[in-house]
Amino acid sequence: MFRQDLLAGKKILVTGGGTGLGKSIGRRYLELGAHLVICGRRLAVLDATADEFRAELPGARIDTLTCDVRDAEQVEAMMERLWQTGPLDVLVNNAAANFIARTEKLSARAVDAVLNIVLHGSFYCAIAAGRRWIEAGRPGNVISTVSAPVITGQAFTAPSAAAKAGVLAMTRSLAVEWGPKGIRLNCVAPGLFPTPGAWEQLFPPGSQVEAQERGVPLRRLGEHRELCDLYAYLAADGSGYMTGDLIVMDGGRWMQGAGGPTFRAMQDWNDAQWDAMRKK
Ligand SMILES: CCCCCCCCC/C=C/C(=O)SCCNC(=O)CCNC(=O)[C@H](O)C(C)(C)COP(=O)(O)OP(=O)(O)OC[C@H]1O[C@@H](n2cnc3c(N)ncnc32)[C@H](O)[C@@H]1OP(=O)(O)O
Ligand SMILES: NC(=O)C1=CN([C@@H]2O[C@H](COP(=O)(O)OP(=O)(O)OC[C@H]3O[C@@H](n4cnc5c(N)ncnc54)[C@H](OP(=O)(O)O)[C@@H]3O)[C@@H](O)[C@H]2O)C=CC1
Repeated sequence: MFRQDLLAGKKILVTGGGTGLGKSIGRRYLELGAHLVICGRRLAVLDATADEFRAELPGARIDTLTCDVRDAEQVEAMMERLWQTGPLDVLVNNAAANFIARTEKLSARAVDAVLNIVLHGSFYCAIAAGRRWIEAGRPGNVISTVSAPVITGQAFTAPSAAAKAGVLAMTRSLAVEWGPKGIRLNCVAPGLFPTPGAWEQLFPPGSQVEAQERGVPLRRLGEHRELCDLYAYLAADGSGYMTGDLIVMDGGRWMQGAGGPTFRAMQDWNDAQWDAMRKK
């Protein structure tokens, strides 16, 4: 889909890049020639991912840094170390946490666990990178992973929905504030892209009323490579006029509720059912 050197010369940090979608995105960035930096709380996970990438892609340039994004001092220290080997070009705010629970049962610590990682962590990373870009007079690019509940809200995952909505508001605020300085920011809302992390946290046995594909108008789950190419486009200079946007890639899932259950059943009607309806 892209030239093999699309991201050559770009240094890109993917937070939470040791697992799941962050890992897939990082691999795509390496394939396209980027210098990749991944961070997370578990060094062993990061190093195992880096070793896997080096074996798959000889010559790949990848660094690992431990950082708990909830801690602004750790974020500062990470950015300082990262900048020592050259400035960052793209920040991907991908690290997140989520679990399903009845909201009235949540403790304050449970609310904070999600808000601190998703909202505060994304803020700390954006500010630490943005300040350095502004001081150096360099352009910058922030891509933040949110989710469709930023539009709709989502029952039983209220802290995640609220935190991601906050990340979208941060993105749009800073797109205006930092636009004149050449810094752009966008959000991506993926739909159902299976990862062990998300599926363990969100879809325990017995939680689904139907096959997950049936809730998606395109009738299938997303493939990581489809999402990764969107992140490649957003990281590339060719998307340089895009800022403050929210791009949903979910096979139409978030709009499924429109029209309610009646219209939803009609998606699977055959000709005979449509004909019978006209004859009534
Ligand atoms: C797919 C897309 C479709 C599309 C639409 C769906 C959109 C989904 C979008 C988002 C998807 C994702 O983010 S998927 C990413 C999933 N990956 C992750 O979550 C990985 C990171 N997660 C974690 O590290 C942990 O799960 C998490 C608990 C959040 C943080 O760990 P910590 O060690 O910091 O915290 P702990 O000390 O264990 O717990 C902190 C408090 O939270 C409480 N707590 C922990 N789990 C709890 C639970 N299940 N129910 C209630 N409360 C809970 C504890 O009891 C503590 O409160 P006290 O008892 O009071 O002390
Ligand atoms: N999979 C899907 O279908 C969807 C995913 N998303 C979003 O995609 C992103 C990736 O999710 P996914 O890959 O599925 O799940 P994962 O659980 O695999 O990814 C979460 C990553 O975040 C890291 N992380 C968590 N807390 C912290 C922290 N405090 N500091 C630094 N890193 C942290 C984890 O590493 P470690 O534990 O080592 O710190 C892990 O690598 C998230 O933003 C999620 O909300 C959105 C919609 C759908």
